[in-house]
Amino acid sequence: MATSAAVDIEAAKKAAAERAVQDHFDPNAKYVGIGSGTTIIYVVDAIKEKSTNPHIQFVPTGYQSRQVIVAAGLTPIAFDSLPSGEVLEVAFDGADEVDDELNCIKGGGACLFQEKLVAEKAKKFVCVADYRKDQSRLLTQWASIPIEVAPIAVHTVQSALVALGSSTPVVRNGILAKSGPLKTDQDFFIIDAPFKPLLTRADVASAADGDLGARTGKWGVEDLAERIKAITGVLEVGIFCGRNGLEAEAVGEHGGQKPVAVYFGMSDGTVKVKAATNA
Ligand SMILES: O=C[C@H](O)[C@H](O)[C@H](O)COP(=O)(O)O
Repeated sequence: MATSAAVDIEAAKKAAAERAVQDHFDPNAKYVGIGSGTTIIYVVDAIKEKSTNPHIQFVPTGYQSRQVIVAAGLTPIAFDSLPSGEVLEVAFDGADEVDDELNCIKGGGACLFQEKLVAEKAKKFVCVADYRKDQSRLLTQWASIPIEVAPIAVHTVQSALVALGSSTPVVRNGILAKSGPLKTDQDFFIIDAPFKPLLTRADVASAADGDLGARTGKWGVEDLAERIKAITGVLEVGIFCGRNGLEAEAVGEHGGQKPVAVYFGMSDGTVKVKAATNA
């Protein structure tokens, strides 16, 4: 039987999903991105509730996400079938942890690579989560950064992560009958790499000597994401940072991976919104 805390968490996810859809889903949209995880199921339910438009096509971020779209009776379209030049009106997704600058950790469910592709293709990326994910710094409650890695490179990537200061980067195992490492939708492995809590841009900017990272052994979010991505064998890193879609659009580009808003369902039934100033 589900405990009352577990029931509260599900209610929180649902409340956040309903608010996010109310605020950001346009029933006249052509293309909408749908992320992965447990919270996105409530987003799809809320979209289904609100939309009678059979022409919207939903872009999944992997196998599970596509199943959720199909089960709801909505129409999926593969990311690589999107007509050239088309962008997504909005993409919704879950998050494992979100800081005060809307940087996110994602990949707790092993789906970060396609999630990042879809987020970057959207005018607006919107995240939905429960109150446990709302922290001022990344790696406060969430223990490690998920990193998608080519199986052949797993040991060299682990060594490179240790050199960057990760204490014990581990290859994530499958939890089902088949033993051995978990495989992603790309047939890659996931390494979960713990680091000390990450510094926001504001932390880095406010360091008097400009050398906060070296003194504290802590990395800035963007610096660490860049260093990990540069390791040969890394397909993608589960830190979503940099600019958001609206900031990219303002300079005539696409490619923001940070959400414009994150909706957190709280334990008291309310919904807290952390939004970018340009949202
Ligand atoms: O790999 C999984 C994704 O990044 C999920 O969106 C993330 O882990 C949040 O999942 P949930 O909604 O189940 O907390």
